[in-house]
Amino acid sequence: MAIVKTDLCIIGAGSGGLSLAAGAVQMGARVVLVEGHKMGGDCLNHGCVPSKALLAAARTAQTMRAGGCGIRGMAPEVDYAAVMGHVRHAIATIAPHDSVDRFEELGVQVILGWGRFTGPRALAVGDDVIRARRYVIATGARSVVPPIPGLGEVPFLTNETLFDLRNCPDHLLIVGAGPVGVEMAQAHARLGARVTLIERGKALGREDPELRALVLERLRAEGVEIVEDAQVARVGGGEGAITVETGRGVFAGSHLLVAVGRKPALERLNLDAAGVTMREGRLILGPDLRTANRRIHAIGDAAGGAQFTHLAGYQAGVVIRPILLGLPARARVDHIPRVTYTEPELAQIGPTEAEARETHGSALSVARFDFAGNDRVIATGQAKGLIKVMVVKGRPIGVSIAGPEAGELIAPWALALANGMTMSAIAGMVAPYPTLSEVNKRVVGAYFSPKLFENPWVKRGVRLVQTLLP
Ligand SMILES: Cc1cc2nc3c(=O)[nH]c(=O)nc-3n(C[C@H](O)[C@H](O)[C@H](O)COP(=O)(O)OP(=O)(O)OC[C@H]3O[C@@H](n4cnc5c(N)ncnc54)[C@H](O)[C@@H]3O)c2cc1C
Ligand SMILES: NC(=O)c1ccc[n+]([C@@H]2O[C@H](COP(=O)([O-])OP(=O)(O)OC[C@H]3O[C@@H](n4cnc5c(N)ncnc54)[C@H](O)[C@@H]3O)[C@@H](O)[C@H]2O)c1
Repeated sequence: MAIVKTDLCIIGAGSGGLSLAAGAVQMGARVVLVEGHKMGGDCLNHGCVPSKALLAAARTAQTMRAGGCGIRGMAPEVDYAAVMGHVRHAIATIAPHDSVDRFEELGVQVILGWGRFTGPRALAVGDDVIRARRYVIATGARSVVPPIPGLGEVPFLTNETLFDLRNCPDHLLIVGAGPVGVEMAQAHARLGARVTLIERGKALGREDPELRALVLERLRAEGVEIVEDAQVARVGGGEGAITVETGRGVFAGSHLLVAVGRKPALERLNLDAAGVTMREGRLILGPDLRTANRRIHAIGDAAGGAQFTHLAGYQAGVVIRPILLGLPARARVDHIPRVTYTEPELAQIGPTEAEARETHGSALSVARFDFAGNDRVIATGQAKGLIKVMVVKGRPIGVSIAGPEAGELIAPWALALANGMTMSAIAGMVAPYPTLSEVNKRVVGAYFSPKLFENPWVKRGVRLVQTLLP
């Protein structure tokens, strides 16, 4: 048995753990990084990277099929195995960046194996025991398998197995219409599968209803059958012929993808031994992401909040302050954007209109701009879109965008919200013409227009100045 002494032990080499390890070692700390499965975690191996690579292939197929701008569409020849080859290539291209070699070169000690606390200051990994001044739980999340009768007896896919397929499903049934469900529904419909999306509530139910409608309208137009308010009662059948019984009918398909959420992966950690407390399967954390054991922090999906790679990276930056420098820290969530990468994309930061109305009532004003008024959208024959900005006391507090490149368009708002910028400051930005970015400028214009153009005092002032000017 080897005893490894270190300043910081990070458990989990996914988006959060890797960011923290790279930052901490380069700032001079001794860092041990423990990984039980694949370096890069969920995002690289079963999440963001494969899903976005698959969506890119699907978009290529759809662009060929749809044509436009005077070009006649044509049926694409989809080679699903080759598409999955593209997915594997994307993973393999990024993998060296997250590899053991790269992190060892940076000076991190990487230990491969599952970590398990044996005491408040001891983590066992195989035959090694790591005694660290501080630990960070960055163990990510695992797919939820809901207790649906019959599910245990049929073959089903999750995001952890979907990208291993080599033949396109004839008819993909998807249970759960969150980001995983809708992204994979559109990807597979575009690649030639029949797709039925079954959701117990509303598809993309967390999102603004107007924007959600734009995405769902497009999915339906591309052939995705969306069944909402459909509680799944039972799953039956077998390999290649699966049935899902719901209150809204029975649906039959060749494959089943279960996408009903992911829960923090904490089971292997033996947290009782570490004195870390939990409530309903989630860690109890302070505002600085510290657990009940003051030597242990948690970041990323394991921390139990929203699940995004950029959030895990941000939280790594938060905990590095108390861990390395002994400084106070506080994790924010109000400036974290989220994007669903369908076409059109749906991006959100801060509260939606309904959420903001509930908190701010009549103090809230909402500025809107329809993408139909953007010259670049018209010139390129792109799809519909809408941006809404929620403003309180002259500052944006939330932004919702559905439309082409919504994920790129939300970036300046992330800057604005992170820094508490005013609408006037954003109005000072000059966007190049003709770009989609002008929608950001135009929505600010929509906010100021009534104040400027419908204000009798402004008109009176201008008339007075005109009489005085030589
Ligand atoms: C299909 C899909 C698509 C997604 N797309 C996006 C997207 O487009 N954009 C976005 O921002 N987010 C996306 N996400 C979410 C994103 O993947 C996660 O939020 C992100 O990976 C979380 O990073 P993490 O470091 O917390 O956990 P992970 O990346 O999951 O890393 C955790 C690591 O810890 C290891 N581990 C667990 N337990 C132990 C243990 N006891 N000992 C040692 N190692 C352990 C695991 O093996 C894993 O490698 C997507 C998720 C899915 C499922
Ligand atoms: N683009 C992105 O950033 C991206 C992409 C994919 C996943 N993610 C993240 O990964 C996590 C997992 O995503 P997800 O879509 O699996 O989870 P989710 O929790 O976001 O959505 C799950 C959906 O399944 C529904 N559901 C739950 N149980 C059901 C049942 N028994 N029958 C029918 N429907 C049911 C829920 O109502 C919900 O709409 C999320 O936190 C998400 O933010 C992010």
